[in-house]
Amino acid sequence: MSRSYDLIVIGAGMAGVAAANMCASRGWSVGIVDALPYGGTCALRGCDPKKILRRGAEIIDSARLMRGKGITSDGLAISWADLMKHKHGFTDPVPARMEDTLRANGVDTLHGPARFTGKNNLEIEDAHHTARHFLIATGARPRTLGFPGDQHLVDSTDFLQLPELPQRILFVGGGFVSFEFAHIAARAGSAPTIIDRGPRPLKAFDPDLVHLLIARGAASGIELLRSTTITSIEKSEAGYQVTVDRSGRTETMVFDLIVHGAGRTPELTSLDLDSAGVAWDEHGVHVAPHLQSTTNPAVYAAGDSADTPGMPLTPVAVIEGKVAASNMLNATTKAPDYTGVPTAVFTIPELARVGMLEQEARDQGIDLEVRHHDTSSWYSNYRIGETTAAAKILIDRTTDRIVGAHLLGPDYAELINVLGLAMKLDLTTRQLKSVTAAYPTVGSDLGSML
Ligand SMILES: Cc1cc2nc3c(=O)[nH]c(=O)nc-3n(C[C@H](O)[C@H](O)[C@H](O)COP(=O)(O)OP(=O)(O)OC[C@H]3O[C@@H](n4cnc5c(N)ncnc54)[C@H](O)[C@@H]3O)c2cc1C
Ligand SMILES: NC(=O)c1ccc[n+]([C@@H]2O[C@H](COP(=O)([O-])OP(=O)(O)OC[C@H]3O[C@@H](n4cnc5c(N)ncnc54)[C@H](O)[C@@H]3O)[C@@H](O)[C@H]2O)c1
Repeated sequence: MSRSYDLIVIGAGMAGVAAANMCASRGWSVGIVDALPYGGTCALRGCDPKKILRRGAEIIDSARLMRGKGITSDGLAISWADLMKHKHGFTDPVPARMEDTLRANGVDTLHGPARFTGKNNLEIEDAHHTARHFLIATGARPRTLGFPGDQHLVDSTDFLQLPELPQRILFVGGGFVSFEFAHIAARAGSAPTIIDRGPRPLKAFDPDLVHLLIARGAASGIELLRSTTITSIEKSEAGYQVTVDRSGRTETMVFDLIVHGAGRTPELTSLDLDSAGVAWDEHGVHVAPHLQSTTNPAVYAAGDSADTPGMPLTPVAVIEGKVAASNMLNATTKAPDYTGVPTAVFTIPELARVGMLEQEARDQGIDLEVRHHDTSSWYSNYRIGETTAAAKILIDRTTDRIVGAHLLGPDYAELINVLGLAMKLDLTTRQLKSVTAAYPTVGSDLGSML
């Protein structure tokens, strides 16, 4: 059946669903389509299932930290199959629940791969729809690495579905995916290795804190090889034989599983964007700051598939989905405000950031005061036996405002939200320090960090 809509959203992930619900609530006729079950990457193949698996790893690690301090952790282990069942208990109901909510809000839920056939025309399987507006919210996929044997790589989606965890695991790429998964795998009894092509992994994070995290990971059994690029994989009797270029030398190693953690690229190739006159490249759909296509005014883009200053993260996808919807509804040109959007790598302990890196702040000529503390001996960390924790808060001396904050420690991904809030509301550090936290909580460490 073919229909004419005010808006068709392509992609039922965080960005798409936020926009579809908002436009339907204002009386627009809205269709949303996905080629996969509804929910997108975050709920089904990313943030949420990943952090459920991490819970098992947290418990193992917490018990180990308390060895000799009243806890006997011998024999404590993760049952991977049971942990997976726990994960499915959350992920399995998501698609039906999400579709039910959309339909209850008046949104038509469509299925199948979507493809443009004109500036206002979209084909979904055999149905041809037209719309006044489109939102491209198709997310991202692992980028093609293109070396001999790359078909043997599994991606993050495969990893989160593994029926069992093998012993020798190689993670290709020293970014979010590899670090988070390696920290889970190490506590589940595997021996993970991460390779990164550059000298510095986790480049989006504070180098001093990354250095501490790498040492903590090494103590938990995670090997990191820097300046190492994978060049081929061959299947052999002993496992997958991996050849790497390590600072100019060729080396081979054998693994049971090789996981792609070497970056993601917008999912746009199957959309036939040229038929709609939509400009795009490997960074995403080309959009103006208010998220409208630079070449087809009927089209907007949001989330991982849009080329915007926002990082490819869930909160950014939600902000952009809502801003795109608001601009379509009201014919406005408001740009998203990314101020104070934090990010965290859910390693153990977790590494978090909001605002600028120290080097970025120095490059901008900000009169910077760096409040840098080793917090490993502070009460909150002593209590749980954590040995690695630090905070680095960057303050503009002339305004007393936080321009960046970097934290490594247990529960610090919660604490970074408070620093993000302070940045968003333009609070001075003096105002932030005037807030009283319940004691003893991790939040009550914030005053001393400042
Ligand atoms: C392993 C992993 C862990 C992550 N963890 C975190 C985290 O802890 N915190 C965080 O903030 N971010 C995390 N992210 C990033 C986060 O998941 C993404 O930034 C976010 O989900 C992007 O949302 P989106 O709406 O732009 O796209 P998506 O959620 O990816 O949704 C896009 C949808 O479009 C559909 N689609 C694509 N092409 C078509 C087509 N042609 N026709 C129809 N449908 C189509 C897809 O099937 C998909 O459902 C993680 C990512 C991964 C991979
Ligand atoms: N906690 C979170 O918020 C979270 C978790 C997972 C993923 N994500 C999102 O997903 C995106 C993709 O994550 P990712 O970890 O795949 O990518 P990433 O961009 O975080 O890291 C990729 C790393 O791989 C390295 N690399 C690239 N090609 C390589 C090669 N051939 N050999 C060796 N190293 C190579 C890069 O130098 C880089 O350090 C992230 O940018 C992030 O936005 C977020």
